[in-house]
Amino acid sequence: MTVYPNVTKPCGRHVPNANSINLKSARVTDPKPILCASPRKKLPKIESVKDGSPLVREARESTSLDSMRASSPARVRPAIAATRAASLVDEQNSWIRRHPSALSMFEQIAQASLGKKIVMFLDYDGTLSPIVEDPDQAFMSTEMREAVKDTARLFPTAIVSGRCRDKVYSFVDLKELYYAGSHGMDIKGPHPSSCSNGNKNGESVLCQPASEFLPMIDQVYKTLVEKTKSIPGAKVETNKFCLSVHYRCVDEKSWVDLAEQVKLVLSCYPKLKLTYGRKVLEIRPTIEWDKGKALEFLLEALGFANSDDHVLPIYIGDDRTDEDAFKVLRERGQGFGILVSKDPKETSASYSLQEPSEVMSFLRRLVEWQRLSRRASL
Ligand SMILES: O=P(O)(O)OC[C@H]1O[C@H](O[C@H]2O[C@H](CO)[C@@H](O)[C@H](O)[C@H]2O)[C@H](O)[C@@H](O)[C@@H]1O
Repeated sequence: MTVYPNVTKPCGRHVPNANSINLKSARVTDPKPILCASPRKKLPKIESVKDGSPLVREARESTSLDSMRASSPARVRPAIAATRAASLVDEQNSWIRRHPSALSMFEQIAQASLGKKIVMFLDYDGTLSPIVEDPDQAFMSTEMREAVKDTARLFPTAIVSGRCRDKVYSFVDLKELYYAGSHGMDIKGPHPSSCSNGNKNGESVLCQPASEFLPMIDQVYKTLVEKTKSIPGAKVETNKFCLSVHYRCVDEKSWVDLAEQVKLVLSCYPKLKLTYGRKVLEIRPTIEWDKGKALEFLLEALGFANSDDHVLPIYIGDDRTDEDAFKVLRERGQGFGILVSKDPKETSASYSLQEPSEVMSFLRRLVEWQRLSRRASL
């Protein structure tokens, strides 16, 4: 019985058993869309949707808009700006007390890692690279690459991204890392010969729990490109096992129309779901797999299956999709989640960093601290 496609032995350790990490729900038997409407047929205009009465449409629009706006701070009108400013400062202070800066708490984090193996998980966009208008131009700096490279020399390090694995690899360009693309649905380890942190003798890791969705994702990609081409600024990006529909460059007046087009296409694919990221609508298979599951898979692949193992996972990310990983760390009572954000946000992370430049400072400090403590113990 094939339970789990493409899982091979992990680097230097035991084989992670797909069943033991609850992959049963990741099995998909029917990758085809159900026949509610042929995705190739011309879809009805939004006005002709069955429940398109003004009230229903208004409720639907506000839901889409609220979710779409939630990825950017709301505008404040001048008349209420002063009162709002005061309460925003209060809110900010109270949030930072609950999620202190990982830089100001560095000593505590370093102390907690004593006698443990740090495993580093890094999101890409908004964490290692600044958010920019064109997703194809989201490059990380040479200094950041150096900081990540130094980190990976000392600790097993994984990039966990919503992007296609090949794409994020082309941006990061470090062969010694683990890469989990498509929100963790496409995991590959470094070739054993390039592991500089103790994983030299095994085989490489590979995990693709959504491979049966590929034909469906491809079909939906083509349909969405067609359906959104009349909305200026909209951009559909394929991330192999999932899709992104970007609206960062779309006039706000057209956001609802764009969301409706996407939802209409998805109504024919109940095995796909829609989630919201930073000015992006994300389309993903409904399997129970996310960045949190990817983190658990990688910990197991590295030989740290149990929460009482001597491991300290640190996960740094800026997006809602990173919350799944923060939650896993909280539930395991292990390691720390660090949210990259300037604004207070609902989060399961323990600490915060304001922006990618602070992520770089944190990584550098960790590397420096580890080198000093290794030298001191010689
Ligand atoms: O998990 P991540 O590595 O954070 O990837 C999430 C999405 O990141 C990219 O989009 C985001 O960054 C773009 C470039 O800065 C920006 O233009 C866009 O508005 C952001 O949502 C990527 O393009 C998406 O495919 C990823 O899903």
